[in-house]
Amino acid sequence: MKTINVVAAVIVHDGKVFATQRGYGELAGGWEFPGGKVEAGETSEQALVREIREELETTVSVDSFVYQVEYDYPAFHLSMGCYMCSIVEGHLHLLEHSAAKWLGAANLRSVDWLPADIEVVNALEAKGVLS
Ligand SMILES: Nc1nc2c([nH]c(=O)n2[C@H]2C[C@H](O)[C@@H](COP(=O)(O)OP(=O)(O)OP(=O)(O)O)O2)c(=O)[nH]1
Repeated sequence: MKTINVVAAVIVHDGKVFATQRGYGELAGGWEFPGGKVEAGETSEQALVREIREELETTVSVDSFVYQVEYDYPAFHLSMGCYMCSIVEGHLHLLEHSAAKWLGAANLRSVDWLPADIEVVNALEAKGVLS
């Protein structure tokens, strides 16, 4: 099966994490952590900074690794590195997503997360980074 390498940003502010809803494609409507595919020659960090600029017109710093997802979708294997990120500049302007929410511990599971993201949500809960 084909593997796609993706990076995703876990942006936490005041105990809440920034979640976005996919606006296009096969998984449209599902909620995710913003990010995208790593391109040839890029490090994970470079890919993440580029993707967040492209999707949200915002510059982030990549602070630490949180979780590695290995998930089999019917058509491909997803290998997704998730990193804690902080906003350096910008206002998370939605250029590609259809909606966004800041989710805390109480409503973390109130959105329809993409199937691969459930384990990231579990890891965030276990780490106790949300309030
Ligand atoms: N960004 C992101 N993608 C995720 C998450 N969970 C998950 O299953 N995915 C899947 C959806 C897509 O199949 C893939 C990400 O690819 P993408 O389409 O966003 O990548 P890209 O921005 O480079 O897009 P494109 O140019 O190929 O359209 O990973 C997540 O939390 N964040």
